[in-house]
Amino acid sequence: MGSRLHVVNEEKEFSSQLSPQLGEWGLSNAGFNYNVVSVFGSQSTGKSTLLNRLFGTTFDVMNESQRRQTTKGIWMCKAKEIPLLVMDVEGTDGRERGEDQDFERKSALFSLAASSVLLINMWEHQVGLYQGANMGLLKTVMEVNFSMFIANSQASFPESKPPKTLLLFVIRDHIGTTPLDNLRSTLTNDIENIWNSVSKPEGLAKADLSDYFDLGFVTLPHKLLQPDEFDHQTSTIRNDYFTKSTSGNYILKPEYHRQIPADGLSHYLQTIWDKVQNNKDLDVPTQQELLAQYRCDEIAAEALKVFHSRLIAVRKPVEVGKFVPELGKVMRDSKKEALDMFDSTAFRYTKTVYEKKREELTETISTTLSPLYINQVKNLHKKAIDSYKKELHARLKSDSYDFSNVVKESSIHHLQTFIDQAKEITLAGTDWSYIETLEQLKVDIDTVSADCRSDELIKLLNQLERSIQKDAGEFVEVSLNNPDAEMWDKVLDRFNALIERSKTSYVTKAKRLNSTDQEIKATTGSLLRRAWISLRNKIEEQCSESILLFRLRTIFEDKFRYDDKGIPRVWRPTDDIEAIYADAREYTLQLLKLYRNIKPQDINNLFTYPQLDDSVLDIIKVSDLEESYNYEESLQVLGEAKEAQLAGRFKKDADAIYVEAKRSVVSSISKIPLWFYVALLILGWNELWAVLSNPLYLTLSILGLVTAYFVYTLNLGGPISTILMTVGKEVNRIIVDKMINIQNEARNAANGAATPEASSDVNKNAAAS
Ligand SMILES: Nc1nc2c(ncn2[C@@H]2O[C@H](COP(=O)(O)OP(=O)(O)OP(=O)(O)O)[C@@H](O)[C@H]2O)c(=O)[nH]1
Repeated sequence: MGSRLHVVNEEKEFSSQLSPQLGEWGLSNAGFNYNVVSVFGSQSTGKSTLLNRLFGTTFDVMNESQRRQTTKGIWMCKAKEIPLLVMDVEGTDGRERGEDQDFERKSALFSLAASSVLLINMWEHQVGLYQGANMGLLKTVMEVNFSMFIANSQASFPESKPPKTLLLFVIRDHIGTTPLDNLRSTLTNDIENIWNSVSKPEGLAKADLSDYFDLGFVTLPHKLLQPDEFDHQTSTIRNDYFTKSTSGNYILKPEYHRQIPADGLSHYLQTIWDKVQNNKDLDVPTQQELLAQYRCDEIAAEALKVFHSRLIAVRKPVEVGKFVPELGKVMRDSKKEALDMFDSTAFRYTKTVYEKKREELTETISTTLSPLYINQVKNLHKKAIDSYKKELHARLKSDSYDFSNVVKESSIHHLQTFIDQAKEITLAGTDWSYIETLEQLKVDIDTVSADCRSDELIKLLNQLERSIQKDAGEFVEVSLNNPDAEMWDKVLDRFNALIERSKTSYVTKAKRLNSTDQEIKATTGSLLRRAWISLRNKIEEQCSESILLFRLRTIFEDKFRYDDKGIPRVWRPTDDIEAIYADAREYTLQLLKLYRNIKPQDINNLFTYPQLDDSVLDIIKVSDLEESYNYEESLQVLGEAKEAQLAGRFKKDADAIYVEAKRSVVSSISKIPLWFYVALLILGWNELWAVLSNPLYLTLSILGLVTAYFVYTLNLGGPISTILMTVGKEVNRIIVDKMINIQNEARNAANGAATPEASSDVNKNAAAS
C-alpha cells in the first residue's frame, strides 16, 4: 500500500502504469467506491508532510537542510485503509519551473477533473494575500470548472446537476491568535470576490459559488513547535473528514464524486491529461461519454471473448450437421453470462452509452448465435425426417396396419417434436423463426409418406408378380407338356383365375395403403401387364428349341412305340412299320402347330390388359420392357422359320427311331432256324449221349456251361478276352526269347573256337534280329 506512482512526470508525460498500479492497490473493481483528493499550495508549504500524516502516504518530504523543491509533476498514492487516491501536485509558483506557469494551470485542470476534494494548503500568514493564498490558482479553477463541467452539461447530464467540488482550506501554523472563524470569513470574502470576477458563461451570470463549490476550513498547529497538537489535529481531521462517514464533518460525499468507475479511471485520466497537455477544450461530460464508450466497448469485448469460448464445444458439431441437444441451454447460458459480465461493470458508465452498448452487445450475441440456430433448425429438420422414415418403415413391417393412421400419428408426433425442440432453441428477444423450416418439414413428411406408399405398392406388386411367376410356371409346364387342342384354354383359364385372385388381394392391400382409385387403377394395370409378361416368359422358356424337340420326340415315341392300349410294341416282320411311323409323325407334326400361337378355343379365355397411357405414367414408374411391350406380338410363340427348323430336326429324330425299329425286325429275321437245331440233335445224338453218360464229361460240361452263363450274364466277355490276349502275347514273347537263346547256343557250339568279340557280335546281332 505504501507504493506511489509518478502519474505525470517532470517531462509532463502520463504514466502507463496507472492501470496496473490501481490493480495493485486493490481498486480496479471498486466501481464508484473510491475518491480522489488533490492538494494545491505553494511550494514547500508542507503539502507532502500533510498528506503523509493525514493518509499514511509515502510522498517525498523536503530535506530541511536543502530547502529544494521535492514534488515535481504529479504523484499519486493510495491512502492507508481508506479507498482514497491522493494526488500530490507540484507546488504553485514552483521556482524550478521559473516562468512555466502553464503547468500550474494544467495540473489544476487535471486535478479538478478527477478530484472530489481539493485541499488548498496555506500558511496562516498567507491568508488575505492574493498570491500567497493561491487566489490566482483558485480563479483558474473556477473558470475551468465552467468549461469542464457546465458548458455541455445540458447535453451530457440532462437530468443530473454538474458535480460540485469541495475546496478544503488547510491553514498551517495556526497560532490561534486569529480564530478560525475570522480566517474563514476573510478567506470566504476573498473567494467570493474571485467568484464575482470570474467571467461566467451565458445564462449563468448570476450563478452562486455555492452551486459549484463548497468551502471547508481547517487549521493545523505548527508542526515543529507544537508537534503533539499537530499530530492530534491531523488525526482528528483524518477520522472526521475522511474516515467516519457518519461524522458531521465527513467530506467524501457522493455529490462530489466525479462518477468515473475505478476500472475506467486510468483511461479517463490519460485522456484528460492528453487534452490538457495539448491545450484542447476539456469537456469532462464529453470525456465521460467517450470514456463510457471506450470502456463499454472494452468490457463488451471481454464478455464476448468468454462468450465465444463457451460456444467452442457446440459450434463444430452443429455446423457439420449433428443435432446437439444441449445447444439451447448453452446459448441461453452463454448469452446471460456475457450480458451479466457486461452489466456488472458497464452499468456505472453514462447510462445512455451503457444502454446503447448493451443493445449492441445483445445484437452481436444474437448475430453470433443466429447461424448456430439456423444450422440446428436444419439439423432438427433432418433428424425429424430420418426418424419419420425409420418409424414409418418399422410400423409398416407389422402384419396389420392402417397406413393413413400410421402416417397421421407419426407425422403429428414428429412435427410436434420439431416444434418443441425448435422453440427450445429460439432465444427470447430475437426475431428468429423456424416457421419456414416447419412448413418445409410438412412438405417433406408428405413426400416421404408418398414415397413410402409408392415403395409399399411396388413391393406388393413385386411380391404378387413373383407369386404369379411361380404358380404360372407350374401349370404352363404341365399344359404344354400335354398338348392338345385345348392346351391354350387350359393355360389361360388357370392364368385368368390366378390373376383374378391376385388382383383382389392387391386391391385390398392397396386400399389399406391409402391409395386413391386412380393409383389403384394404374398400378393394377401394371400388375396385369407384368403378370402377362411373366406368363409369356414362362411359355417362351417351355417352347425353347431343346425342350420342344424333346417333347415332340417323346410324343412321337409314345405314339410309335406303344400301341393304342399303351403296351410297348415288339416289332414283327408282319407289322406295317411304315404306316405306323407315318401316322405317328403326322400326329406329332400336327401337335407342333399348336405351339405357333397362343390361341384358345374359347375366345373368352383370351387374356387382355389395359394399355399404358400418360395418365398412368404420371402415377407410376414402369420398366422399359413393360412400356414397350407389344401384346399382339406376344401372342405368337413360334415363328415360321423356327417351326420349320423344329419340324426338320424332329423328322430326323423320328427317322432314326424308325430305322432302329426296322433293324430290330431284320435281326430277328436273321436268327438260326429251328429245324437246324433238330438236325443237330439227331446227328450228334451219340456224342451227346457219350457226354451225358460219362460223369467226368458231364461234370466238365456243366462247369463249362455255368462258366459261360456267368461270363455272359456279367458281361465279362470283353475283360476275359483282353486278359487272354495279353497272356497270349506274353507267352509268345517268352517262346521267341527261348528260341533265340537255343539258336545262339547251337551256333556257338558249331563254331567252336570263336573269339569273345566275335561271339559278342554274334550275340548282339542275334539280339538285334
Ligand atoms: N513551519 C512548518 N514547517 C513544516 C510543516 N510541515 C512541514 N514543514 C516543513 O516544510 C518543509 C517542506 O515540506 P514538504 O512537505 O516537503 O513541503 P511541500 O509543500 O510538499 O514541498 P514541495 O513538494 O517541494 O512543494 C519541510 O522541511 C518540512 O519539515 C509545518 O506544519 N510548519
